[in-house]
Amino acid sequence: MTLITEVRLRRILDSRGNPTVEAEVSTESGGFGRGAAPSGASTGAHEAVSLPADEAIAAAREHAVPRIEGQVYAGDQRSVDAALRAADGTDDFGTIGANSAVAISMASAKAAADTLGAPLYQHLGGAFRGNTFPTPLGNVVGGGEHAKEATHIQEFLSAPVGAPSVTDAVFANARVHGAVSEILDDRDIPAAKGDEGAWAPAIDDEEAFEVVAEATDTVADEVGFEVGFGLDVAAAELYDPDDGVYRYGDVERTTDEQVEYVADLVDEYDLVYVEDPLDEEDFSGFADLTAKVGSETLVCGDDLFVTNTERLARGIDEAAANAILVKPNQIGTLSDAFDAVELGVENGLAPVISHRSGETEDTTIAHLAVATDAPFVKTGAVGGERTAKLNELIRIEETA
Ligand SMILES: O=C(O)[C@@H](CO)OP(=O)(O)O
Ligand SMILES: [Mg+2]
Repeated sequence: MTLITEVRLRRILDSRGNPTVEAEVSTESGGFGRGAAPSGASTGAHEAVSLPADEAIAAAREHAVPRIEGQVYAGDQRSVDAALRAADGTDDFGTIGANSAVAISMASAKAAADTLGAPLYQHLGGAFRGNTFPTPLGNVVGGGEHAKEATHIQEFLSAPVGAPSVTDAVFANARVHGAVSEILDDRDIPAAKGDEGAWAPAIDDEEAFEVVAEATDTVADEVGFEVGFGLDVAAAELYDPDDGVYRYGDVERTTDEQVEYVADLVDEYDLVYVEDPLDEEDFSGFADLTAKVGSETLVCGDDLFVTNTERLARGIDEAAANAILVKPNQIGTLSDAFDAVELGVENGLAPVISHRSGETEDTTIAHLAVATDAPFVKTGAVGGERTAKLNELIRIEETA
């Protein structure tokens, strides 16, 4: 193993044009790794804290860097991440910021892989990983917090579950994105793109279902394998806790009606995946829906679990979901993200590795998905910060 000799931090741009934290880690034996923090727009209330980039950098330089440089071995990821936690001293990275923490954590892992001369997925997952690949969930239509005046449901996700390879799946999702554009064009519906590159037309959710179902059917016929779709409802953004209702514009749904509504959508459209169908505090609403449709589809907790093993343990006790979204920046380190994957898998939950709406060219999550044998990865369909990860999956598949 090789000692970390230097940690450098700087502000770079994310895909929304906001400043974010980039870390570079060098090791004694000449290894080098670079990592950058993404950022959410529809963040969960229980996520680790992201500080403004300059504050996060200043705090990490003061508290964390001296505990790592010359002190910790790059290949010993648990020690790197423990040093970050000890330097921070809070449960939610309130001192150095989860953005500084995750950037350093990812950069250290890459420096270790570089030192070993191994691909990151192999360093993280072991010598025998690289034989199974995740199905990419590609955001093709969206609204919510990612685009104003568009759909209430945040993400309509193309899911090429029948693809023979990750490469075929990546191209199928891009093709669905293109087919959506053609269908919108035929209907004379103009559409800009939201934060993740999905089309953000000013249509109601019902019409979006029609458009996405038509696009996935068309592409399935073209490519000759099954292309389904799923959703990220991001229901916490629709829920009004004072009135106890979900608001879709003028339409209001009680919790029971929301459960029925989503269960009906699963049946009608054969949805393969439903993320955050209920509010982030509603473990029992999640459990009701999972009891109804959990044998047909994945019910995934994002804002519900925030990649946090304590919240996941509660979800497991209450049978709240059968999948967990894993976003390293929600919890702050790769070790914590791995713990969430492992606890989920031990208890029969499918891990889904995910990007954020604000992203960079960092490709760590592509490697994390292969390293953890995750059945799905959610990282968009088009756009440079999204294709950075998708193209990395193509490269990994070719060389693994
Ligand atoms: O809700 C989500 O799953 C994510 C990513 O798609 O969005 P954000 O990063 O804005 O939380
Ligand atoms: Mg989500």
